[in-house]
This record gives sequence, C-alpha cells and structure tokens, in this order.
Amino acid sequence: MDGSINFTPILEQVLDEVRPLTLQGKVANYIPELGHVDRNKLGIALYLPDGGTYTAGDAHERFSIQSISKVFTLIMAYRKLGDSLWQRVGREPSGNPFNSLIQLETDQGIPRNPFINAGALVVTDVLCSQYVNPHLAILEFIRQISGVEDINFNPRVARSEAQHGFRNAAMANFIKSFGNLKSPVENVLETYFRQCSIEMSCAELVSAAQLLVHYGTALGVSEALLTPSEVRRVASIMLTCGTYDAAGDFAFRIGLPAKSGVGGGILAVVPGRMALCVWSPALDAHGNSLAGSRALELFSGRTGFSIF
Ligand SMILES: NC(=O)CC[C@H](N)C(=O)O
Repeated sequence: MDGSINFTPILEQVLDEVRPLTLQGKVANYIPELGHVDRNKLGIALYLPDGGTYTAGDAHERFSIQSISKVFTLIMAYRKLGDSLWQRVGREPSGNPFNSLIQLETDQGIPRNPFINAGALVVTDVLCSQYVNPHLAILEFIRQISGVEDINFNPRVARSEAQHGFRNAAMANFIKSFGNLKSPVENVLETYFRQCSIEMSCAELVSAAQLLVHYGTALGVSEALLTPSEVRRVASIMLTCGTYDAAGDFAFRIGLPAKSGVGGGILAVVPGRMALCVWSPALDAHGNSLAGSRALELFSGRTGFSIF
C-alpha cells in the first residue's frame, strides 16, 4: 500500500459495515463502572509511517484501555530486565480465558504469557520493584510515548475493579505463594487496577504504538526505547497471546499482532508498517470487541495489511 492513498474513506466504510454488530455482544459489567459505557460508540484510527494518522467515528473519544495497558507495562519491564524477564513469565499462548487460574498450579506460579491477567500481574510486580510509584511511572511512560500530557487514570474504574477484583486477588495470592511476586499483593493489585483504568482514545493509542511501528523509537523521545529485535518479540507475543483464547482465530481472520482490552479497544501493530486501533464496547465470549474484531478483519482483508 502506498502512502499517497487517503485511508479515511476506507475506515469510514468499515465502520458503517460493522455498526450493526455494536448491538450484539455484551459490554463488560464484571467491573460495574465499565458497564455504563454507551455500546453505540465506535471509532478507529490508523497510523502509517509515511502517511500520518487517519481517523473515523469516535476515534478521539477516550475509553478504558484495560488490558491494552499490558503492552506498555511489558515494554517497561522488558526494558528493565531484558531477557531475564522470561524466567518469571512465559511466552506461550495459554488457550484459556484471560482471567483463568487453571494452569498456574501445574506451571508453579510462572504464568504462560504477559498478556493474560496472571502474567500481567507478574509484569506489574517487576515494575513495583523498580519504581517507588509504579502507577505514576506507567502513566508517565504512556504520556511520554504518546506525546499526550493529559492522559490519566479513571479513579472510579480503578476503585470499581478493586471492589470486585476477587479473581485477580486470588491469582496474585496464588502466584505469591510460589514466590513469583516480590512486592506485597495489595501493592501489585492496586498498581494493576490503576494501569487498567487509564483512558485513551484510538488516536492516542496509535500515537503510543509508534514506538513499535518505528522499531523502538517513540514520538518525541530521542533515544531508542527498545531494540528492533525486542520490538519483534513484543509483536510476536501480541500475535500469539494478545487476544487470549481467540489468538489463533485472530491470526487466521485478521493476520495482525493485536492486543485487546475489556473496555472494547483493540490495538493492532505491524512493526515498520502500521498501527491500527479500533473501539467498540460490546464484547464477544472471549472478551474481545465484537464489532472491533470484524472491523480489523474487513480492514486487513481490503488493504492487504496482514503479516502473512
Ligand atoms: N482483558 C482485560 O481487559 C482484563 C482487564 C481487567 N482489568 C481485568 O483484570 O479483569
């Protein structure tokens, strides 16, 4: 695809086609505060290195990034620990739902990958050991790489999740029992719930993802934050684990490394080529945005933006 194409009409057409799907699926309400979001919201943003940013629909409205935050915390922890990170968390798809506890016992508290909740808690624990105020460090990092200074937490969402986060608390305690959480469980959970409550728009997420598109160089940051080979590894984990037990189906239908969140956002990235973010709050049974997944599928099918 060449940079002179105007992608806005393609994005608008994709949104028009998937709009009926926003009525299907379920807005996540196991975090009660997320259940109040309007299911009619639908936005998409595309960043191309040689073409800039294209947007359609509600691309500038902020939503709860939830598990998309796991991409940013993984990058931060990877920067700090390098390959020794993989002693504490694996990089194999789990084939199980994002909040499953089932493999943790047989795997001795080493979560399968950094994008299921168990793995993300370990990654957040790494940041708790590295920073005095890890939640502020995460926010600062996201502000820095996106170039948007007023990105923030939503304290109501963080509190709502803390009040109902029994599974995550069980998981964190279980991992701690195997010695794979170093900080107190309460600190790790508090940081994790806050990072999940960060609000960004599709346009802001594709800005932040420039770090991966440009092989480690972020917007407005002079030094490289990751090496090109680290970027390829993060993208590979997005492809194999970023959409949980639907990752195989995502690779088959869409062919893009992607990370979803229960706020209804999905961020897809191809290093060197593009970042694409879609938001529609209603989710399918795997916890991935239903209309959002279809939008990515239509877009990649129509433009040939697939890694395969
Ligand atoms: N898949 C997700 O977005 C899950 C994130 C959510 N905060 C949770 O821990 O349940």
